Amino acid sequence: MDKKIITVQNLVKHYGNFEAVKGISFDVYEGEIFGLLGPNGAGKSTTLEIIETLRDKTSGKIMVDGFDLDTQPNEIKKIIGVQLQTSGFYPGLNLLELIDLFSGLYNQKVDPYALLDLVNLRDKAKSKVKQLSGGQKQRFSIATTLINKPRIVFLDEPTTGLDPQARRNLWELVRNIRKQGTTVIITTHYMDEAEYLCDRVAIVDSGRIVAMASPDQLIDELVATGFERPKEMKKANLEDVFIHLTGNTLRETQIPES
Ligand SMILES: Nc1ncnc2c1ncn2[C@@H]1O[C@H](COP(=O)(O)OP(=O)(O)OP(=O)(O)O)[C@@H](O)[C@H]1O
Repeated sequence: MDKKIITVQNLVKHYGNFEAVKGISFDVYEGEIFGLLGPNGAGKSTTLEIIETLRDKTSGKIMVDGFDLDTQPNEIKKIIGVQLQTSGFYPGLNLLELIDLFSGLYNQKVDPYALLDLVNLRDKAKSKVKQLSGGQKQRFSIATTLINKPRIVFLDEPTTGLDPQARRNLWELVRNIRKQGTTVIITTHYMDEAEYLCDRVAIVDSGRIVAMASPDQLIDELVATGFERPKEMKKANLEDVFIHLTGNTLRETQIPES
């Protein structure tokens, strides 16, 4: 895991007079799950959208798999998968028809059922997006990022609003995607998620990277400063109670068409 697939050097983004991204640099290695963490407004989505070629940068240099963002954005578009908001999907089409539409747009042949199997949605093939639960919608939107067989997938807060079962199910999906050799960049506000999924994380605050390493390394560094949690942790937390009582099975009753 030592080939750099993304390099970001001195990225700056101004919105008018406001400097949202203040000269950040990082590398992402091929095959890793890389997390961008940070409070609201830190500049994570701005950074992702610039790399995804969806937003202009003010300055800085970005290379994606050997392609320069300034001169070869179309080459970059071909090798990345970007998660779209499910609200943007054509409401009249079912999942099979949407996959068909996207594969036509990308000029790719895909086996729609194999794709739906990957995200555990085969039985919803004929459903429309509005008939899916929140977790199913997220899984479907991740499936659509895979249609062009991307080398890198970008996931912006993929588990926000999901229940604990659906979050854990999505974590396994992200791990599966990586297992197939795809590099994953993810933003999240959930530290347990970052700890579970990410090989490395960059913590962004007010447009700057304030730390970057593996979650383990960052925790060890903090502990080495003498930091201790203020109170003894119990052996379980409320999420453990919740999962213990309600199990790991997905709760996904189909929402009837209105
Ligand atoms: N189009 C825009 N015009 C002006 N300011 C913007 C625009 N987009 C984002 N910003 C500002 O830039 C800063 C960074 O926003 P960004 O969405 O990148 O943060 P984020 O880290 O993704 O936050 P969140 O966790 O809330 O999604 C914020 O202060 C935001 O208000």
